[in-house]
Amino acid sequence: VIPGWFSEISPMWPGEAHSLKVEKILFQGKSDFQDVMVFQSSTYGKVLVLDGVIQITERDECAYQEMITHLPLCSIPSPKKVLVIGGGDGGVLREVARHTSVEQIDICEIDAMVVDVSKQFFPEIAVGFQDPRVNLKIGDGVAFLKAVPEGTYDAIIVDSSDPIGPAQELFEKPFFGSVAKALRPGGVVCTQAESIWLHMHIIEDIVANCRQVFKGSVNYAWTTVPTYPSGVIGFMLCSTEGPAVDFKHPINPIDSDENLSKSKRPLRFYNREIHSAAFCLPSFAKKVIDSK
Ligand SMILES: NCCCN[C@H]1CC[C@H](N)CC1
Repeated sequence: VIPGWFSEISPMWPGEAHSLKVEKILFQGKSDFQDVMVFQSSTYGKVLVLDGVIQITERDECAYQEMITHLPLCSIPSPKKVLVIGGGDGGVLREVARHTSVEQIDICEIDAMVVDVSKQFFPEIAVGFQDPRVNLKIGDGVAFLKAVPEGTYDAIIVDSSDPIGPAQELFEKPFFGSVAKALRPGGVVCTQAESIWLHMHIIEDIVANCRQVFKGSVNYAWTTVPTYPSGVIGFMLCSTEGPAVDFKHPINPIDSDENLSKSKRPLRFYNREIHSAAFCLPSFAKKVIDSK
C-alpha cells in the first residue's frame, strides 16, 4: 500500500488495481452487510467504497447512472412504474426522475448505511430521494421481488455491486425469473453486468440465463467509467414477451432540448447517439454474447 493512495485490490480483477490519490478519509463504518468508506480524492471528487470496491466517484458517476437508467427507460414509449433494486446512493433515482411519464419509483436497497452516507456526503447524488414519486424500502431485493404482484412494473433497474457479497444473488437465474414475473408484457430490465475485459465468463452465464428467462429481446451494452475496473462497465438489457422493444434505437428521447432546458441538472453523459453506440461490441465479446 502506498501512503496517501487507495488501491482497489480484489480477486475479481487479479493482478491489477486502480488507484486514486487520497486527500482525506471522510467516513469509515461497518454496516450489517459490508464495510463502508468515503474519501476525498485528489482528482475524482468524493469516492464511495464498499468492501474495498469503488462504487461511485463524483467525477464519473454520471456515466454509469445516466446509462443504466436511460438505456432502458428511453427504449419504451412511456414508462410509468419503475423499480430500482440496489441504487442506495440515489443516483439512479435522480435519473429516473427526469422522465415526466413516470408516476411511481420504488427502490429496494439492502443497506441503510449506504443511503445515510450518500445523503451526508453526496447530496448531488442523493438528491434522487427527494422526488415525491420515490418509495424507499430497506430490505433484500430478492425477497422484495418475490412479493411483487405479477406484471407490476414497466421497468426494473438492478443497480448492484459485484457478485461477491450482498449482491451475489442478483446475478443468479432465480432472481432473473422473479424480475420477469414482476414486469408487464414488453417491460424492460437493465442490470449492472460487469466488464467484458475481466468477466466474459460471468457475462456468458448471465446472457445464457437471460435468454432462457426473457422471451422478448436480450442485449448487452457497455460504456466507459474510468474508476471502474478496466475502465468499462456493462449492462444487460432484456424485455419480456409482448410489445417488441428495440433497445438499440431509443424511441423515448430524454436528450431533447425541451427536456434538457426543463431539468435543473443537464445530462453530462447520455445522448441518443451514445445510447445506440453502447450496443456495439468488440469481436471477442460479440462472439460470446451473440452465440448464447
Ligand atoms: N450506484 C453504484 C454503482 C455500483 N456499480 C458498480 C459497478 C462496478 C463494480 N465493480 C462495483 C459496483
